[in-house]
Amino acid sequence: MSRTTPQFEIRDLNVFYGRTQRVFHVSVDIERYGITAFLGSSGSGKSSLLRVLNHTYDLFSDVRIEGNVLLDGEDLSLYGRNSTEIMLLRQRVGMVCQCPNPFPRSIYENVAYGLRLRYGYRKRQLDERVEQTLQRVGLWHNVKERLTQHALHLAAGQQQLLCLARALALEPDVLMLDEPCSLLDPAATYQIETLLQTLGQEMTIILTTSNPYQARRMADTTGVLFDGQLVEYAPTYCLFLESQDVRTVMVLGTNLYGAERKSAAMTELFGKTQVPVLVAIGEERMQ
Ligand SMILES: Nc1ncnc2c1ncn2[C@@H]1O[C@H](COP(=O)(O)OP(=O)(O)OP(=O)(O)O)[C@@H](O)[C@H]1O
Repeated sequence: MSRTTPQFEIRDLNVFYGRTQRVFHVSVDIERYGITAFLGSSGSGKSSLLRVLNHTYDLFSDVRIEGNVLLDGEDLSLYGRNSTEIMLLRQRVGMVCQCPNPFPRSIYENVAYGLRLRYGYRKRQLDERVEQTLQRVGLWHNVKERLTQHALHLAAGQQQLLCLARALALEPDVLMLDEPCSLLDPAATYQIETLLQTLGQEMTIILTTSNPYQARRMADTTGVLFDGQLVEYAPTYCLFLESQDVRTVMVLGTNLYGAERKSAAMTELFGKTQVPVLVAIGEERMQ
């Protein structure tokens, strides 16, 4: 693998649930380091795409994948279901979900569990690594006096930081986050976004979001998903400066693009100028 090999190479990826295709012919390279965002409205295929990158689609019985995904040049389709390679893959490619989901155990145990399993650390090493990891995500100060408390007693934003710590403890090469801030308040969102910007300097971050403002704030590169198709993939500043595709204008919304341009995009896509109610509500919600 050369230093210039992309982190991920996705080639003509199709995802089917039963007989229904939901992701269509996605081909893209995801570069090493920095933040790549996949932006799209609900149901556009963001989670389906992420689940292919660390083989968590295996957990669903009716999913079928076509195409190839290479991580550091290695084809993931060669990995068998529930194989050791897949266990290792999920450590190399950590994942944080939309809904904070700490283990129903103590704050300490949420970070220590993976460390114990992966490295076989004893108590003193574990204590050190748990502290380092909680420091890294900015939680240590808040939780150091209550490490044995149940993780679900933490506030939602703190739970999400704990999930980040749990993934980071295993020293992944890639961290994927599926709409990590969509259920959080602005203060918690700010804390997580700031942390991700720091982490992006030392690892590859892949983020999904339905919020164009978040993609613009955070991402070096942004891909726009629309009905399971990757309609654009470009440096974020280019995408927001001058999009090449009317579907992107739809996803980015009137606040970023101007009502006139969006209205023209609507007409081109749907043959009418009326903005669907849900699109308008979505824009109110996005900050
Ligand atoms: N396990 C599944 N079985 C059947 N259909 C599924 C499954 N998972 C997702 N889908 C369908 O695939 C499409 C894409 O869903 P996906 O969750 O990837 O989109 P998304 O952009 O992440 O949406 P959201 O932001 O709402 O999570 C949707 O129509 C969804 O209903």
